[in-house]
This record gives sequence, C-alpha cells and structure tokens, in this order.
Amino acid sequence: MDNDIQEVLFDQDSIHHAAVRLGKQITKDYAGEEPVVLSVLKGAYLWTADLLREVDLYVKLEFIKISSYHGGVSSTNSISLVTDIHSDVQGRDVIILEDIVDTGQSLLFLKKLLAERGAKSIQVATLLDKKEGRKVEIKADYIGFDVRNEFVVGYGLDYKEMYRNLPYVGILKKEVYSD
Ligand SMILES: O=P(O)(O)OC[C@H]1O[C@H](OP(=O)(O)OP(=O)(O)O)[C@H](O)[C@@H]1O
Ligand SMILES: Nc1nc2[nH]cnc2c(=O)[nH]1
Repeated sequence: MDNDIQEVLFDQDSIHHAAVRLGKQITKDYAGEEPVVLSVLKGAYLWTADLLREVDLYVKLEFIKISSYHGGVSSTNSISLVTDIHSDVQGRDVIILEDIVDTGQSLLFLKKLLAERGAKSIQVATLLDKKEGRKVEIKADYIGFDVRNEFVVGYGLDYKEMYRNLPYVGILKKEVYSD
C-alpha cells in the first residue's frame, strides 16, 4: 500500500499528538458532563479509538453510518442514513467525531438530524479540516489538522474502501485513481 502514496501528510506520531491535544481540551471543556460521542462510520473508526482514549470523561459512545461519497474521489449532494443510532439524544450534549470535514454536507446532515432530535448541544471534533472543499457554511469545533484540497487516504479514510488501515494520512498517487 505504501507504494500507492505520493506524500505522507500526517504520520502516526503527529496524529497521536493531535489526539492528546484535543482529548485534553474536550476533557476540560466538558468537565462534569456526560456527553454522547457520535462516531461517524466508517471513516472515523481509528480517530474515535485514539481520541477517546485521551478523553477522561464518562461518555456514551454511539456509531452512526451515513453515506456521501460512493467509493471514488468525487462528491455527491445526496447523503443517506445507512445505520442509525438507537439511543435518545434529547437533552444531551453530543460530540460528533469525524475523520474529515470536506464539503461540509455530511456534517450539515448530521447536525440537522441531531437538532431535530432535540440534542442540547452539538460540537464536532474532526481529525482533518479541508476548508477549501466547503460547499456549505459549517465549522468544526475541534480540529486535528487543516488539510489542503487534495484527496487523502489512510487512518480511516478510503479510496474505494481500501487504505483505511494505513496508519498515516497521505495523498494517493494520481495513477492509482480509476475515476
Ligand atoms: O464534508 P463531506 O464532503 O460531506 O465529506 C466528509 C465525509 O466523507 C467521508 O465519509 P464517506 O461518506 O466517504 O463514508 P465513509 O466514512 O464510510 O468512508 C468522511 O468520513 C466524512 O464523513
Ligand atoms: N478518502 C477521502 N474521503 C473523503 N471524504 C471527503 N473528503 C475526502 C478525502 O479527501 N478523502
């Protein structure tokens, strides 16, 4: 897999430091609270595991699966809920965990859903923030790294369901794309 990567942007060590930094901040900001942590599958699976181990709070962990990108590098406006949560977020503080915020459409979809369900507060902790990709105005509250406007893979992020298990985030070589 390493041979398919043009450039490593964030290695294991720097991702670990980001998890420690944000974990401390979240622990401080939510002191005394018991937030619901909503991890967005599949992409956020590693970020969730690493960040949450740096959060010293009683949290309720939930997983939700939505779909916006259909395997390739291009985005689509249609977001669908693939696997919902079964617990009630009414009156709860919710922290959404994302691997990346790009167009912002996935996050907008989730924030609307949680607001409709009566969440008390909704904040977002993302490993990567691709601000240049935005199509809707939305901001993350906790950001690991700003990332430039390139299609990235690794550490949860896929290309056609591959590369999620790379331990770092990198840019895929152009010749690897087939669309
Ligand atoms: O800001 P956006 O442009 O909406 O993109 C961000 C979303 O895209 C990716 O998910 P994807 O739908 O590819 O599913 P996956 O997590 O299963 O890979 C990523 O994990 C985010 O959830
Ligand atoms: N793998 C991957 N998924 C995304 N979803 C939104 N942006 C990206 C990206 O740059 N890479």
